[in-house]
Amino acid sequence: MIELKNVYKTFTRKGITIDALKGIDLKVEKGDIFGVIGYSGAGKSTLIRLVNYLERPTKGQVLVSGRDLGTYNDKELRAAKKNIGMIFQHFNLLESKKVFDNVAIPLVLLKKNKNEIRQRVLELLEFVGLTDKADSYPSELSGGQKQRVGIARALASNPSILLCDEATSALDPQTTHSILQLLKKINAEYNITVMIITHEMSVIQEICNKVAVMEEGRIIEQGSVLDVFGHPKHQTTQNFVKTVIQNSVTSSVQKSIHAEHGSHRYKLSFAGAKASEPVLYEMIRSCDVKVNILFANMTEIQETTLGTMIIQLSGEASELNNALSFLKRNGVGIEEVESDV
Ligand SMILES: Nc1ncnc2c1ncn2[C@@H]1O[C@H](COP(=O)(O)OP(=O)(O)OP(=O)(O)O)[C@@H](O)[C@H]1O
Repeated sequence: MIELKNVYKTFTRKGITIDALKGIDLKVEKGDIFGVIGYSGAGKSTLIRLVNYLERPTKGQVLVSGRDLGTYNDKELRAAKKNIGMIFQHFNLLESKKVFDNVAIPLVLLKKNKNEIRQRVLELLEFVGLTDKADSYPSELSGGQKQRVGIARALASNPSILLCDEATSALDPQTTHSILQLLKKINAEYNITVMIITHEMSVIQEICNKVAVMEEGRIIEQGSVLDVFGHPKHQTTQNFVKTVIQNSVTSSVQKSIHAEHGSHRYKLSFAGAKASEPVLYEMIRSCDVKVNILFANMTEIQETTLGTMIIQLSGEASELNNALSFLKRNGVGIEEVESDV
């Protein structure tokens, strides 16, 4: 649906060159809710603006529905843009126009007749839950309501892709939740592919099925949300995951537990059904090892339970090996960790 192939974007301002994107490869499949996360300056906005044809790559290809945007003429580009809606952090509504007229803008530009416009706008306002606000001005709305207007406007031309540029960053947690649920509904009911850029891992956790992590113009890690949350490899990804999943031993536990001679600490991860099976109990029954659970946590991601546990194991080397083999055979992810985690 959306594919970036070895994409570079360089800006030159006052003789200074900024390499905003440095060789991006990314594939968003139809029906995905694809999240791109990164700290400020990582290149997220530049990336999403390439998909919307607001920027052109310096090198590489951006393909939407199998076609390289670089090959479009002006007329084709206008048609292609109609297929891509976008919402923004600060909503970008016209303050002097009523809610109805804000939502109608894309339809007016497409030269639809008045009846068609009226019908479609009312349908969209109902979908986003703002039927009673049609005659209000943006200044009379809350942030969440403004974003709903932005969403209705983005959907007006029946796009198959919706791009969300930090769409919930200006909203409180409760309103963020309701907007994310609305995006989920849009994805499910209208089969619209959604691409979200954010610096909040909680947004990715709540609605995305895939995620790419960006740093300094590169994608450092990408995959299914379950995989990336379950086994974050890069330090930056681990830092993002830590913001939503507590997966380290608290300092009070740390102080009270002393590493016994010959003991090792492991981070175990269980996904799906494994999270509810008594794997640890079975391991203790079949191997002569002493187990001390230092930390345990369960999180729900993509309707799958992800369990994390940090244990201290002690015993003879051969028994430790047996215990680890047993866990691996039972589908448990194992990573040895330092004693001071
Ligand atoms: N039009 C531009 N001209 C010059 N430099 C730019 C332009 N747009 C972006 N940049 C630079 O490209 C780099 C990436 O910026 P970008 O806005 O894509 O990052 P970001 O991850 O979206 O950050 P933020 O979350 O702060 O918006 C930054 O160093 C930025 O200063």
